[in-house]
Amino acid sequence: MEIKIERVVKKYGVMEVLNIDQMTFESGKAYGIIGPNGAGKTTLFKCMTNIISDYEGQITIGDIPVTEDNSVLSHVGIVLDGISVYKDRTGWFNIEYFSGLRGNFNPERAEQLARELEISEYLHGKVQTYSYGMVKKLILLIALLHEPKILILDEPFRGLDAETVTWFKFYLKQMTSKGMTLIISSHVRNDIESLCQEVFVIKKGQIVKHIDLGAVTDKMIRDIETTNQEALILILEDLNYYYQLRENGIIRLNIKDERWSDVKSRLNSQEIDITELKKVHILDGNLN
Ligand SMILES: Nc1ncnc2c1ncn2[C@@H]1O[C@H](COP(=O)(O)OP(=O)(O)OP(=O)(O)O)[C@@H](O)[C@H]1O
Repeated sequence: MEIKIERVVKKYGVMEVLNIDQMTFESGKAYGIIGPNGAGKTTLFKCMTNIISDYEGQITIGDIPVTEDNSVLSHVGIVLDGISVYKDRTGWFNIEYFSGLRGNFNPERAEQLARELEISEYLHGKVQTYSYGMVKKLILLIALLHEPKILILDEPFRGLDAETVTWFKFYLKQMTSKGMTLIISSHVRNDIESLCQEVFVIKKGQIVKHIDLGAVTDKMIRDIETTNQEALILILEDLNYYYQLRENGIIRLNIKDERWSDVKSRLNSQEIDITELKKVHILDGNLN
């Protein structure tokens, strides 16, 4: 299912916190939303799910404007930090209550997810006795229960233990391969790189960059300074490696560790000195 955002502007009083001209999220793809604190990521997610509806412009899910017919939201799962559950009730109460609101409670699937998330034994206890991670797992379970066609996750891995993160990433990859649309925000670049094909960078409520990670094969970028730039370029062209000439004679390379060793040994044999100034993840490299 596709989500489209068109000329959406959200203000708090006179302060404009979101101004997005155009954004499309297609079925079966995973999208990362990154940006500094206060950039507008959570506000965007709240607009997409009608938690916020007083904005200009239009957001459609499967061609239906969410503000006009919010029944389309039955296809959407969302995990937001601020989303609350009933803390003086049990985990099971919350699962039954929230899935009852959607009218499709499947107890077998709830039990299976609880086992996978390793929270089965806690679900009969009141939520107020849960740790932060356990509450997060409960919210996740509720979001995943109805097998949403679109899943929106705001910082989903924060507070989860390493095993749950591994299980969850595997689960998300499986679901997107079956056609689910995934939209995820995270301050951990590696999480975004390992899951998403496309990334939107948001600053002060606006998209400042749209990166197609699928178009990039290697995950690391290196900035290199050399005593003999001409010779290095000849080697890179000979080996067919993509490079960029940056300011001050720096060469930016997009190359895997093992290939980089090949290049270095050729440089050594020609007695060309190089200094590796910076080695960064693709996303960091693209944000400069
Ligand atoms: N209820 C509100 N009233 C007034 N301003 C708000 C409200 N909620 C959010 N804002 C403002 O909107 C802007 C965007 O906030 P938002 O929570 O969407 O950012 P974010 O990108 O999710 O940040 P973070 O990475 O810290 O979670 C911020 O300037 C914030 O102060």
